[in-house]
Amino acid sequence: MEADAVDSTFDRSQLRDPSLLREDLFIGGAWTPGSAGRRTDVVDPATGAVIARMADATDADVRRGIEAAEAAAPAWGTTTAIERARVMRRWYDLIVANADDLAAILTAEQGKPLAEARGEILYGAGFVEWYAEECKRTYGEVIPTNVAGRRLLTLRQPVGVSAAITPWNFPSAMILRKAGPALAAGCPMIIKPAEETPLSATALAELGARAGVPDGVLSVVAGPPATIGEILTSHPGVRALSFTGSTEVGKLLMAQSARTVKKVALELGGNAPLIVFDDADLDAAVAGAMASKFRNAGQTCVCANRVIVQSGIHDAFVQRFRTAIEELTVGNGFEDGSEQGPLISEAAVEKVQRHIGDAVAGGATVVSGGGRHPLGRTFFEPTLLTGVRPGMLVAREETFGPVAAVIEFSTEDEAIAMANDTPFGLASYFFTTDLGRMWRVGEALEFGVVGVNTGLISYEGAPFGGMKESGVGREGSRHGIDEFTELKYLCVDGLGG
Ligand SMILES: NC(=O)C1=CN([C@@H]2O[C@H](COP(=O)(O)OP(=O)(O)OC[C@H]3O[C@@H](n4cnc5c(N)ncnc54)[C@H](OP(=O)(O)O)[C@@H]3O)[C@@H](O)[C@H]2O)C=CC1
Ligand SMILES: O=C(O)CCCC(=O)O
Repeated sequence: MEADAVDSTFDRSQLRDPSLLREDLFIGGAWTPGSAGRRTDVVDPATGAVIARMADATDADVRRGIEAAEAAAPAWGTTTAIERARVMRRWYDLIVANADDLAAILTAEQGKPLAEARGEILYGAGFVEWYAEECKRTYGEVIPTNVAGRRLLTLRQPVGVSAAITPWNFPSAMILRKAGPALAAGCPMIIKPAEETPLSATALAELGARAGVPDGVLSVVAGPPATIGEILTSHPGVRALSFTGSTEVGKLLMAQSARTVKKVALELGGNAPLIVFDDADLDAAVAGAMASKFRNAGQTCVCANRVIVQSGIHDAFVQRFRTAIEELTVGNGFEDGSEQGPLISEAAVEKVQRHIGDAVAGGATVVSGGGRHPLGRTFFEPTLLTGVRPGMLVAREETFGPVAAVIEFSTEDEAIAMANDTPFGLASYFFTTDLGRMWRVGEALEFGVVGVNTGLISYEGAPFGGMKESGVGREGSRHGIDEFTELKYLCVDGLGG
């Protein structure tokens, strides 16, 4: 099905508060065009229209951001948790109050349907709310002593200045998932958003300032990624780096951060298996596969990349999955009823085409879709492939697009081996109604996140992160704040007794 048109353009005057759309850098609490005056176009991927011209940071601008953060760190790190929680709560309230505008900005620069964008805003805001509460609970401990007259204590203190480098696929939530725990822990943060989607970042910074986040505690520097990454990773004043993006860039940043031994948290690529066993509830399996695979047009690191289906249920599952896929409405994210927007770029479309081409050359069948959508540009048809085999590109690499690749299997052991046969280990899913199988498979999967009978696993109160080459560290939950705290041991002697 098709939504009406691709030409419904974004117009900033439609925003209830147009002053949320900021095209400058935010450094040390001030908006600045950047010291070289250079700008990069921000383009609506649905129409190709230039919606803003974002300032580019120079080396000097990035260094100023770090210096402002260093200056702000002592005061922010020693405010009481209650004071930080109040500021964060105000930020959360402002994000929620402005959710419609933030969603419109997000759809304009990223393409996802407006309802999905609004969902992302609220999901991201959840991290701010959750960590506003959690900062009151960053407890230390008293350890039973080993020596009379000595007491052993631990404190959890802010790690210091932190940096975030974030991707275009969740331009708002990936920032808030990092800034929430960082600010809660007492750490200033310098954010480098993706080139395609800087406007969500600056809108959030504007709301942070209105909420009373002190100058220098939250800065946004957009611009040349390698240069900014090099400064953020080499500067000794930056003590923690949190990155979400490709495994390739994550490895580079990890190596660069080794020079100053920073704390690093990396959320990298995935190659999620979604296993449907013969005993699965078919409705739940199809709904879960749809939700996991086609969220954000397949452009998430937790999207099912391999749909691994047992022989006994294979044909029934494929038939129902196909029907659901063919009912998806592709269209401009601003059109009512649009369920799948454009892909982020021409390069993304080419990668999807390469994966489909390789699968078909190897014997896979295109059951549905398979090509560019009649809407043109970077719109792509929701696609279903069957007869996929594990060696094919579509099963080995993250496709990051709306392509469901179905692989058939026979036994539970075979499914587990197939699922784990990847250097990645972020999200995985399986569908079964057998309780014993739920435990066996849940424990055997080498993935940081396992969804059982569901395709949607994200929640700010749960730990999100990967094993193997999918990353290090966890975001969300009480564990997420550990990436921004140091555990200090105090050994106090001479107490007598
Ligand atoms: N885990 C996840 O959520 C994501 C995974 N991916 C995977 O990665 C593939 C490529 O996507 P892509 O957007 O290119 O991902 P990247 O890893 O290139 O981009 C993520 C972020 O890293 C920045 N970056 C790029 N190069 C450097 C560098 N040398 N030093 C510091 N920062 C850098 C980008 O900046 P800039 O935008 O300015 O280039 C962006 O802010 C996707 O197809 C997908 O498979 C992509 C996005 C998210
Ligand atoms: O693709 C990502 O990196 C983020 C996944 C979104 C989520 O948190 O569910």
